[in-house]
Amino acid sequence: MAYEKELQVAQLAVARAAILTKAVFHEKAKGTVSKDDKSPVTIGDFGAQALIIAAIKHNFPSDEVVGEEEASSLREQKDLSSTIWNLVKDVKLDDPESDALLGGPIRSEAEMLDIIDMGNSAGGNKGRIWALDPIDGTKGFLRGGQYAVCLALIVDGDVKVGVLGCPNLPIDDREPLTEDMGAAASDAEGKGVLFSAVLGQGATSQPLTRRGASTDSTGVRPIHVSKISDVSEAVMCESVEPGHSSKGDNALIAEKLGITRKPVQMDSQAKYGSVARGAGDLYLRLPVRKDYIEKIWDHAAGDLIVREAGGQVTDVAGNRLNFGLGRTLTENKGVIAAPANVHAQVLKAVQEVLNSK
Ligand SMILES: Nc1ncnc2c1ncn2[C@@H]1O[C@H](COP(=O)(O)O)[C@@H](O)[C@H]1OP(=O)(O)O
Ligand SMILES: [Mg+2]
Repeated sequence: MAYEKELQVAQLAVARAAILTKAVFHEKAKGTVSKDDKSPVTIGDFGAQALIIAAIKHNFPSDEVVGEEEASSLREQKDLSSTIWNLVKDVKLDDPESDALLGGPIRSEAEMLDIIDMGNSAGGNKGRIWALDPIDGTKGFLRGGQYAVCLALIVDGDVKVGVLGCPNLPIDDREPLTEDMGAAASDAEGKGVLFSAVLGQGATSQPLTRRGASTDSTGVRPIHVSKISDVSEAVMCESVEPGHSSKGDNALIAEKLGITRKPVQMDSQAKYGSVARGAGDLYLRLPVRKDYIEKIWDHAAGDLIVREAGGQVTDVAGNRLNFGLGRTLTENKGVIAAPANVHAQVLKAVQEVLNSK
C-alpha cells in the first residue's frame, strides 16, 4: 500500500504529541505550569511541534515541514524553554517499539529548539512537504474543549496522507454531537480519537491512546460522511470564535436550506473529523475578514479525511482547496465541507447569501 510508512509515522507522532498536550493540560489544572492563561498553549504547541518534526526527520530526513511555530521567541525565554524541554524529554508512547520507530528521545534542549525551527519550509507544489499544526484550536485547548493535533503529507501540491488527533472528541463515531461540544469536555473514558486518511484508500478512526505495534490493528474503523438526503435535517458545525467564521452568514444559509437545528460549535479541525465520521453533516467556514488568508496547516489533514470519507470540500467559489501555493491558501476563501450528494445544494445557498450582501 502506498504511503504505509508515512501513515504509521504520522499516526504515532500525532498520538505521542497528543500525550504531551494532555500532560500540559493536567499541569495547568494543577497550577504547576503557570497561572498565565496563554503559556499552556505555548508549551503544548512548541513541545508537540518538536516531537512531531523529530519523528518526521528521523524517518524521512529530506522531507520538508511547514510548521506553525518557530523558536526565535523561545530562545529568548529561557524559563519557558526549559519548562517545555522538561516535558518533551519524558514523553513516551506506551509501547517501546513504536517509540523506537519515531527515533527515540530528543537529546538536548538545544536540539529541541533546532528541531522546532525545521518547520520553516516555504511550502509549494514540488516535493514532499508536511503541514503541521501542533495545537489547532488553542482556545478550545485552554477551555478543556475541542482541539486537534494536525499533520498532513503534501506531495507535489497534493495531500496524500492526513492525520488528526482529537483528544476530547468521543471515541465512538456514532455518538451524536451536542450543542455544548466545544465546552469543557470531561476527561472520562471514551474520549480521544485519531482520524486518518491516505489518498485513494479511504478514511478511518481509532482510539487515540493505547496505540502501538502490538495493538495496531485493534479499533481501526472505516468512517463515512452521513447519508443525509434531506439537507434541512443537517447538523451544521461551525467555529466557536465569531472572528474565525461568520455566524450571521451561517444562520442565513441554514435558513435558506430549511435547517432548524442549532449549529454545533467547536474549535479546531475536530469539525472536519466530525463531518467525516457522520456525527455532523456540514462544516461551514465563511470569511469574516476579507483580508484573512487561511493557513495550509489548518486544513490539509481535514480536507483529505473528509474527501476520503465520501465528502466534498471546496471554498465558497466551489473550488478545491489548493495546498501547493506556499504556506497559505492564497487562492481560496472560506470552506464548505459536506457529503458529496448535498454539497452542490449547500454551495448554491452559500453563494446566494454571499451575493445578496
Ligand atoms: N480571521 C480569521 N479567520 C479565519 N480563521 C482565523 C482567523 N484568525 C485566526 N484564524 C485561525 O482559525 C484557526 C482556528 O479555527 P477554529 O475557529 O475553526 O478553531 C486557528 O488556526 C487560527 O489561526 P491562528 O492560530 O494563526 O490564530
Ligand atoms: Mg490552527
